[in-house]
Amino acid sequence: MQTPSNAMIDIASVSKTYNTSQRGSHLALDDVNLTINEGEFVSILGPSGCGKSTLLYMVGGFVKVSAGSITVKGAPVTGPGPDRGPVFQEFALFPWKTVLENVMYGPLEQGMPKKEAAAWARQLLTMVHLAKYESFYPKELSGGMKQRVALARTLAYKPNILLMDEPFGALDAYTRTRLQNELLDIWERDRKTVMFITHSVEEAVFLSDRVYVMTPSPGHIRKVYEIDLPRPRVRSELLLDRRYQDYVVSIERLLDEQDKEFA
Ligand SMILES: Nc1ncnc2c1ncn2[C@@H]1O[C@H](COP(=O)(O)OP(=O)(O)OP(=O)(O)O)[C@@H](O)[C@H]1O
Repeated sequence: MQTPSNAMIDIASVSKTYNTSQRGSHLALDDVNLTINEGEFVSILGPSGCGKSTLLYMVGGFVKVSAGSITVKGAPVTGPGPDRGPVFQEFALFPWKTVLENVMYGPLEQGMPKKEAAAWARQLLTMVHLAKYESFYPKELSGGMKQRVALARTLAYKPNILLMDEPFGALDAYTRTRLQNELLDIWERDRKTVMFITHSVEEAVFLSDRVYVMTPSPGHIRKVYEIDLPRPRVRSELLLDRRYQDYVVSIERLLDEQDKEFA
């Protein structure tokens, strides 16, 4: 099958088998097909252990596929690359570096002169509302602030694609919704392609152009929802929007049905 020309990420008939000493050969993903076009925001929902992270890590080039293929802009993924920026739940900031130094790290590694890297990092810190905290160390920040730094640090590499694995999963509900709004603001500005893993149906519908729902292990795509809601999205308006409510309810129902089928 020909890859559509605007496909940024194309996952074709991908399966993953892990070989472990504990349980031998384990099929984690079974024949997954998924396409994300350039500039799209796509979320993956599914029960714990269905292989969401595995899928994201394979797109990131951190884990190898067992069968099928993954291409990014038509080229097979052979390993990690600066075009795909990961943002995970674990912040993984350098504890010995300040906020500014953490964000400058990538551009410096890529050879950007120090002055320019500092200016770029400051621009990103302003974007994530942390300009005042540039000389703080990670341990002096709240969880939400750390996640903002992690996002700025990834954006500093100027990736075309953001690979986000439950980036807001560990945050309190208030901070989580604030960060969702900020992420959408950033996304509206330069429309990076986003692959976003979450356990939250509301979060997936609020953020995405399309939501893929996976079956329990071995993970397979159960259903795809095209989220036809206006952008820019304003939470207080969407909460009253019948279409938003319908998406959330029908995905919740599907997940409930699946729970019963696979119980
Ligand atoms: N490195 C590994 N070695 C062996 N098995 C693994 C490895 N990583 C993941 N698995 C297994 O693959 C399956 C899918 O794991 P994965 O973390 O991708 O699921 P997930 O949907 O992201 O789960 P969660 O929502 O709980 O984070 C699980 O059964 C897990 O035990």
